[in-house]
Amino acid sequence: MVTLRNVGLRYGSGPEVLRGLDLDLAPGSFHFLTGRSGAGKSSLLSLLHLSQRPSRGLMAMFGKDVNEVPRRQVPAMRRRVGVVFQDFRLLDHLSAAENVALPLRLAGRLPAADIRNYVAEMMAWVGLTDKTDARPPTLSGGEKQRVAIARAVIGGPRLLLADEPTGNVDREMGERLMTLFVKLNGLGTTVLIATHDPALPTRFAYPVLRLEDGRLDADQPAAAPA
Ligand SMILES: Nc1ncnc2c1ncn2[C@@H]1O[C@H](COP(=O)(O)OP(=O)(O)OP(=O)(O)O)[C@@H](O)[C@H]1O
Repeated sequence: MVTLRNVGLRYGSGPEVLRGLDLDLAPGSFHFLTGRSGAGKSSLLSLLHLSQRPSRGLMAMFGKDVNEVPRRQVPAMRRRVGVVFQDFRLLDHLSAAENVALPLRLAGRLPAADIRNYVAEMMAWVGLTDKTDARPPTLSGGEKQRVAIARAVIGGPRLLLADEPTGNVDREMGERLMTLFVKLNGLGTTVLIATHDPALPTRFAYPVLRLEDGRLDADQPAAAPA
């Protein structure tokens, strides 16, 4: 699904923020990504979301070397990736439900009535049925986060990247959102979750990738998920 070999990333002419990363994410795998603030977690996710290209090394996704993918094909590749950004990146002029519906609208494969049903189901799952028509600026941080998560998962992405997806919600909602990721993973989606929360890898026994000063250090895979 994802292969990195000796990948480095620098912003402009700055220092390398990711250095010599080797990583394999097998199809259907589930990993946590941890590391101190500034270690490079968001930068690694931005590489995997094709928002940045490696400054060096080899990066392959979905069996293709990303350096050889023409720019015009990047949006189609990106549509297979669901992403929850740390700063949510919702569209403020659309309602919560319209934000969630976006990936299905862009894919253009489903009739409007089906999209409405899926969106309603997803809004209920993340506990936001009463916020369907609300615009993002009127939502709390945790509510925005849940809209962002619903939008990331609704299209059944092949790869889900989530940056601190439980950072703004209480423990109970955090568990519920994790259950959503686990279910999605059960349907075949490869999942990578960046988190500061030490409780998550303890509660959900998936392997942990640790970033330290731009370098990756993988724990032994856990025996079995919770
Ligand atoms: N757009 C950018 N331009 C220049 N430097 C950047 C940019 N984005 C991140 N960096 C730098 O890259 C390094 C890694 O940042 P990154 O956001 O990837 O870390 P992180 O592990 O996600 O941190 P946090 O847990 O605080 O979100 C930091 O030194 C940061 O200052």
